[in-house]
Parts: sequence; C-alpha cells; structure tokens
Amino acid sequence: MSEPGYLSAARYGKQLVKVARVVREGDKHYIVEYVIRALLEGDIETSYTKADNSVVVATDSIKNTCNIFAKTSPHVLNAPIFALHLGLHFVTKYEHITKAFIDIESLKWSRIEVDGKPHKWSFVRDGEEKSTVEAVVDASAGTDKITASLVVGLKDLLVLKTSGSAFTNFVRDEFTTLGEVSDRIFSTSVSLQNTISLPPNTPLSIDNLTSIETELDFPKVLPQIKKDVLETFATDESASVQATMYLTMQNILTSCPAVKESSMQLPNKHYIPINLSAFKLDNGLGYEGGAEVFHPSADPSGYITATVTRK
Ligand SMILES: O=c1[nH]c(=O)c2[nH]c(=O)[nH]c2[nH]1
Repeated sequence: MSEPGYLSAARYGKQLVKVARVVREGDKHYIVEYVIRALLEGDIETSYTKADNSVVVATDSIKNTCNIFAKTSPHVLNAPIFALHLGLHFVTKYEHITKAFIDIESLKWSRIEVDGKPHKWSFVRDGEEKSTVEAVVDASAGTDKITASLVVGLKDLLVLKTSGSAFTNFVRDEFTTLGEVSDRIFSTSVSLQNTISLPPNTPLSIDNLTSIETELDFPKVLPQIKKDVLETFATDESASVQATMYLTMQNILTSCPAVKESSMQLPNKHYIPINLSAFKLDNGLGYEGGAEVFHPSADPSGYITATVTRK
C-alpha cells in the first residue's frame, strides 16, 4: 500500500545541553553557563522513511560535541561566536549535514564586588534574565559558500516603573470597561531578538571566526542593547507598551549599527489598583492615578509584539 504522506520537513538534535566553562587567566577566572540546543538538517530523510540510521549523527554525539567545544573552542566565552563555531563544525564535519541550528541561553554570573572591586573568582546570580543566541549555519550551497544568520537577544528581563506611563484615547465602545489613566504601573518581562549583519565579503569559515569576533565586538554590543532597553523603559513618558517598545527598538538600531532588525515581545503585567472605598480609604482609582495598593495580576496579561527593520 502506498503511504498517504511524504516527509516535508525533518530536523533533529539535542536540546537542554547544560554546560559551564571556567577560563582561568592566572588567578582571574571567567565563567559561562550555557543551555544549548543543537539541531541538524540535511540528507537525513531515510532515517525517518527507511529506518536507516546510517545517516544519523547520534544526538548523544551532538551533546558530546557541545561539551568538547566548551573545552576546546577559543570562542567559548563569546556565546554568539561560539554558536557559529559549533554550527560551522557540524556542516563541515559531516558532508550530508547541510544546516545547523544552534540556540544558546546564557545564565547570568556577575562578579561579586568586594570593597568596590570585582572579585577574581566569585560570582553571583544577580538576575534571572538570559542572554540568547540563535545561529543558523547553512552550507547547502557548498562548504565554500557557507552563509549564516545570527540573532542575539535576551529574555526574562523583568522591569517595572511606578510612574511615567499612561494609557488613554483607546477605542471606547460597548465592550469597554477600562478607565483612562494618566499615571499607572508599567511592568513587563522583556524578550528581545536582534538580527545581526555579519561582516560582508567574509567567507564564513572556522578560520575567519576570530576576525568576525573582533569586528562584531559582542562584549560591547550586548551590554549596549541591554542599556538601551533599560534606559528607554525608565525614561520614556510611555503612552503605551506599543509606543515604548517601538522607541526601544529605534534606540537599539541607532546605537548598534550591526543590528539590522529588532523584534520584541512584551507581556503587559497588569497591576490593578485595589478598591478600598468600603474601608473609607482613597486608593487613587481615578484618571490621575496615584494608587498605592495594587493587585499584581498574574493573568491574563496583555501581549504586545513588534519588529523594527532598518531602512
Ligand atoms: O499599553 C497598553 N497597550 C494596550 O494595548 C493595552 N490594552 C489595555 O487594556 N491596556 C493596555 N496598555
């Protein structure tokens, strides 16, 4: 009997590969802690359609490769370049693997300050936000014509402001109960992805990674992006989540020439003023705001997304 369907997409690999790497420069130490997802595409159809494992690089070997590269890659402290290195390895090592998808989440380890000075080997988890990388390395046109896309960003960056946020002039009809406010709490958990322009005229290869690493300067760019996010959030007289997120991405495009597109997803984590009038307490429920007691509402939340692309 002929099969009713055909294999229209296939990709596989290992996810949740957790690895930490210490780099020691004398008694000054560095640490990164990564959660890696490495997925492969290529001439792997027969593993699905013919039970042919001869085309399968075992996901266990993919995990081993992540650990080996954590030890051997000269780019291990620079997550976006490390992701490109891993991806380039898979598409050059295995002739039948033509695309590699490497995602990395970096957990936050910041140096502990002692007497105002960063300690040499002690670190603190001072925030749940993760720095993110999504790299796609594509050798489908041949290993001498490898291309890649690279997206860097962050997620789970929780922020809140108690003033400088209004929401007025929205559609008011028979479905509307929300009052207009000139002053409210604005809180969100920032997810942000920035598409990076890779240096032009540089054939993508493992040999060129060091010059790409120098040119893109992620140790400078990534903190700049976070600074843009936090400073825009703090200082914008926000008319809405939509308007503030748009301004944030324009500021990133201004400060980071290597970013060609920026996308954000922001939940609007509502803080709802509690009505205390039954207790003869005025909790500032009107247009002017000024409420002091709120219900931090877990759900539902607004969910606002946008992409800004360089002209
Ligand atoms: O900044 C906001 N944008 C909205 O689209 C919206 N909708 C809503 O109920 N409150 C808000 N706040």
